[in-house]
Amino acid sequence: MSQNILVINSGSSSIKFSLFDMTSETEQASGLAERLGGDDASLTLKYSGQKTTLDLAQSDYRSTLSVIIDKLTEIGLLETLPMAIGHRVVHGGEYFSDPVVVSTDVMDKIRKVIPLAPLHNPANLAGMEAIAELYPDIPQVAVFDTAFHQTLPAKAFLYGVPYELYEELAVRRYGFHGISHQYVASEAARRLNLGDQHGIITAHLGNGCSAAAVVNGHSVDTTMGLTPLEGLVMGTRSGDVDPNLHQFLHAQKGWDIDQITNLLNKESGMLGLTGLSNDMRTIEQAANEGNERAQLALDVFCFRLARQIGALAASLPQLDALVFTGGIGENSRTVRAMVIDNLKVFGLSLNGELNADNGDEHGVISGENGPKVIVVNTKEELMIAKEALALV
Ligand SMILES: Nc1ncnc2c1ncn2[C@@H]1O[C@H](COP(=O)(O)OP(=O)(O)O)[C@@H](O)[C@H]1O
Ligand SMILES: CC(=O)OP(=O)(O)O
Ligand SMILES: [Mg+2]
Repeated sequence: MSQNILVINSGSSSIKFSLFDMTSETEQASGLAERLGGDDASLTLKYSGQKTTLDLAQSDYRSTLSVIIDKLTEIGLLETLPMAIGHRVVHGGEYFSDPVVVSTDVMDKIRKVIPLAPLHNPANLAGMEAIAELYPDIPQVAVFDTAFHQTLPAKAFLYGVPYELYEELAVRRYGFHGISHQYVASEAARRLNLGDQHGIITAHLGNGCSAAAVVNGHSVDTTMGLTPLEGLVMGTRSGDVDPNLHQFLHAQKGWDIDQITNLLNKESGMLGLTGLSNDMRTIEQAANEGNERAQLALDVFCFRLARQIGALAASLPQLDALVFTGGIGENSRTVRAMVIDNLKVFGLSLNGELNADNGDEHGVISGENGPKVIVVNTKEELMIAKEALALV
């Protein structure tokens, strides 16, 4: 039987996928369909050292998944069908603290929490439905971004609002990027020989950004909340703002809830601050060329992250290590240096040479004394494949 597992990571306007051969845990193909729903949607496919891009004439979810499957078939990778399909599901509410095999009951629960992740969960469900129709016999497994954070104590997950809102509507902090935080924390503990008793802070910095406090392998606090908007400044998301901002903008500008929600999710963060881009590479380049707004945005991004790391430290018995991961955390020496520069109070420091060395095999980048700082490449897709393998 095939030991192949297809992993699907559906975003609000993109589908990322990876096909793994789990006998050797190697990625046979991967790809990204982006700008879905628009008229310039495209699909990039990578396999055996090649990279091809094609335009997608029909860019709805189902057609895109069919194209992905056709392409994988065309290059001979689906001659034996995958033994399972793993999905990253962003919001599992309070229903899921572990991965599960997808059933109608599981899909109903994912549907129930759509109001908490209106951009992400419908896409996750559409993916499951499309696969169930195309391949009714292949088991599907859902792996939740929220699951790892289900160990948060009540003092960390409750908001200071009437308790009835938690009882009636499950208004609380959930946290996201759990697959990544869990993996990089365990990798850091292993590589640094931290033993069973340890305190780690993980910073996942991609398009969405969040940080987490992890004690002995369990998440005890994290920066994202009810939705993936809370916490750090991100590519297009504001992160924390005064909750009265809604009222203020409504009164001053006449904007309604939907407009303000859109502003905070899609037009804020680094894009809003720079007026230029949400892409950290573009922003760093502009700052290097003297663009002051780009430099200011970098200052805000790094200071706010450092400030949140300070807050997360309140949950740790001791700080053994700080982990950087995600596209920015793994690649931006500038961001890492600026963040650590704001954290001297914890005794954190960098070895400039190690920080500047952006080789593929990342590792410890800290100076001689104080807590370790380590860069770990995240492997969300492989982790999803492993969970799927374990369940089928
Ligand atoms: N060499 C680099 N220097 C700075 N930022 C980088 C570099 N490479 C990638 N990034 C940034 O990583 C971010 C994307 O992170 P990624 O983890 O791939 O995103 P996603 O959340 O979509 O998975 C972008 O802001 C991108 O600019
Ligand atoms: C939950 C979340 O923010 O996901 P992403 O980083 O993929 O947008
Ligand atoms: Mg990523």
